[in-house]
Amino acid sequence: SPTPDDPLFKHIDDHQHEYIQRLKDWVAIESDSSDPSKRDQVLHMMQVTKDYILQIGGTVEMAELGEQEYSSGKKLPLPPVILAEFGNDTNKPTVCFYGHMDVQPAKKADGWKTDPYVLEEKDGNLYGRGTSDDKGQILALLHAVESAKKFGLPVNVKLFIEGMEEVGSNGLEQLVEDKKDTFFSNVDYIVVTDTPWLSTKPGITYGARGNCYFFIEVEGARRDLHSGGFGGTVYEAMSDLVYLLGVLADVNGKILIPGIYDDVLPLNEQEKDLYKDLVFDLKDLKRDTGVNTFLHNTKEELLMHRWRFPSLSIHGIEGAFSGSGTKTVIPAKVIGKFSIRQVPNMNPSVVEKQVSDYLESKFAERKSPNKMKVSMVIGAQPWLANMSEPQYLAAQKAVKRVFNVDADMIRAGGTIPIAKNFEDVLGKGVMLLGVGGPDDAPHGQNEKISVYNYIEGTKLYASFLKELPSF
Ligand SMILES: NCC(=O)N[C@@H](Cc1c[nH]cn1)C(=O)O
Ligand SMILES: [Zn+2]
Ligand SMILES: [Zn+2]
Repeated sequence: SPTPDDPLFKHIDDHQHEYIQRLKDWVAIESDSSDPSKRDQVLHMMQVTKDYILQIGGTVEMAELGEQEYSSGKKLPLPPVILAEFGNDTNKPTVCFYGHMDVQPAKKADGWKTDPYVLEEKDGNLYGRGTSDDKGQILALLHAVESAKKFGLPVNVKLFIEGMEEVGSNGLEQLVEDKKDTFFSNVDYIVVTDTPWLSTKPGITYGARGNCYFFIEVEGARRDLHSGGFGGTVYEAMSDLVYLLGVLADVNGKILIPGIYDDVLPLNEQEKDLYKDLVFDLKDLKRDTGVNTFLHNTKEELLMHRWRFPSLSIHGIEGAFSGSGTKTVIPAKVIGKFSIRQVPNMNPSVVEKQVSDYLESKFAERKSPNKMKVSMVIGAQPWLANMSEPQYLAAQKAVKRVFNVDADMIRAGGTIPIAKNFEDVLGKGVMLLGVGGPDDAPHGQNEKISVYNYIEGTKLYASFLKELPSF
């Protein structure tokens, strides 16, 4: 750190073992929002977060969101959203931070080297589900607030923390609307603490892709059938589904759905310039992922296809045999899952119609008697900000102060479903200021955050709070 004598930074360094222990305790809570059997863990996680915010001197309201209804008719409680506040001095600016306490699914059997819910420290890294996305980043922020408070908070801080981000932020847009004239009325800036840097150099994020997530359900029989008894005699649901999944994109990743690229914001020279100085090495990405050949060969092309062009990914098939071994079965009903990351100026409802029309026409062409249904289960909008707003300038100054480098100005290939709603509903500037590393493997096996990012990231948030009033 270039300013080791700063008492605020010293306080953070002195407490790092406690910060790591708290991350360990929080990672142990299996707050997987996609698994109905773990919903009580998500609720528990929200309570633990609330208790810690109270402990460090915040006030907290838990906003209830009601119930989540599944297509089967089953209902589950939605986790409440944390609305917290530190200070309400009308002479100070107010910044509201947003993040989430739920995580993506993880099982040791997926190929983790260690139990995903037991934090392991190894070679300067902290491994475990949620260490980077997003428990570690939220904790870096909370520790920054707790530390900065000791030296006098120069801004009012609000927190808006949810438990359903990983499945599309159910009910959150309505809550933002409901709280527009109360909780959000004095908020000047929204900062999302959930995004990785592009390299080891800190990044400030001014855009994120949206996501439209689809299910294709194909049903052929009332029960799974013996492939000896029925193979060659029935139209197989799985064959229909594999065919439909196969006509979505070509081998080069080009999406084959008519009209899908029509609304993509054209690229101009000024935008191309933004990529020139970014530090990003394809060799590092190859080493990290084990992928030898990417779809694009230059830094600019690869990043543009991560950030500013749409992409289609196939995620899985529910109901299909996926175990090891050789089950000779014809699955009766299968659900294919894929999503399209969207970019400005694409619109989820237009994408929904394009996808449904295309799949229905392809299925009709095939003349299968099976039943096929397409549904869009998440429709999150893309978001792009004006990076000359004050919160960006304060974040740049904070990066310079903690790391003594100029921040990379970057975009995210992933999605923060609520980002565009914050901007549309509240009319406030949004920024993503994350402390995740480029190789943290969020959503994947062996997710981690480095101790360096976790602790220096805490200093980054604390410095940002200090810098914000000057802009
Ligand atoms: N850390 C952000 C993140 O991972 N967000 C999810 C949100 C999402 C989008 N569609 C379903 N969930 C992401 O996958 O980008
Ligand atoms: Zn996240
Ligand atoms: Zn995530």
